[in-house]
Amino acid sequence: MSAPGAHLQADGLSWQAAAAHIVRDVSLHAAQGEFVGLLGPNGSGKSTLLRMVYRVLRPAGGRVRVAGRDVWQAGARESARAMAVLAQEGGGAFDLCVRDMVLMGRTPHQSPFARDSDEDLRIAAEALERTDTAHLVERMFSTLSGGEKQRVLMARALAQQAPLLILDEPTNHLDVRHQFALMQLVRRLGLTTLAALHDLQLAAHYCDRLYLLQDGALVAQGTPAQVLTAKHIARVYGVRASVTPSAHSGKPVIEYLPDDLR
Ligand SMILES: Nc1ncnc2c1ncn2[C@@H]1O[C@H](COP(=O)(O)OP(=O)(O)OP(=O)(O)O)[C@@H](O)[C@H]1O
Repeated sequence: MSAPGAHLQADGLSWQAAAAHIVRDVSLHAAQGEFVGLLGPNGSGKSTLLRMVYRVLRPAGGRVRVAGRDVWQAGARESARAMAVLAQEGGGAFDLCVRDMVLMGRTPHQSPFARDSDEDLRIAAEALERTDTAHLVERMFSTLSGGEKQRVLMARALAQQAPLLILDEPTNHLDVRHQFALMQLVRRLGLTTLAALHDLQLAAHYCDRLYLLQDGALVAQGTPAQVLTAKHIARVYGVRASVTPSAHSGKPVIEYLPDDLR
């Protein structure tokens, strides 16, 4: 159902509010089909950085290219075909039923005022199935639980069939089964994905590479084993942790030891 992934390249991104530097000279990339995680504490600049990548916030410095094309030179419609976004509080101002909400993901592929085609309906139905939300199609979006809303927004992003996925805390509100289901789905899609994540264990298990932000600047990047060290977790999050390789997967397993949290 999906287009192959597209290369994402962000160079020297900066943004400031009043005199405060919110994001400082951050460069990152995601190769075709790579699942890249963006980590950092509350307020470290993850959403601001993502908003520059998905073209709602114009960078004060730097640029973003998707498949080699500068996102600010491309129009909004071209960008919507190139990348699908699951943003925080992404429900929009209007209340729609779930079917129409997911069909909105088809808009960048339709001519103005065109009706939904059979193909659009088929793609939306498939996205609903893949996110375990098909039973909700008749419901109004505003009446859903937090986790249901999140999965419907993911379905809308999938229906967009873009080669790049940008996800801002996609597992927010999800129970543990749906957290794993979403991360597995993202992996299996094979799209290029950049996701801001709070759950370090999920990031360790599913991401190919990670970037770690602190106060708007990158402090580490690399494989999960390179980034998720006890030293980095203590320095950036201020929590003591023990990190060991999993006996099952070899990936880092994090045990938090917050007894000395100050
Ligand atoms: N328009 C703005 N004006 C002033 N400050 C802002 C603005 N937008 C963001 N900030 C500040 O920039 C910092 C980074 O915010 P951002 O939402 O990018 O962080 P985050 O890493 O996504 O945090 P969280 O994990 O809590 O979602 C925060 O301190 C926030 O209050």
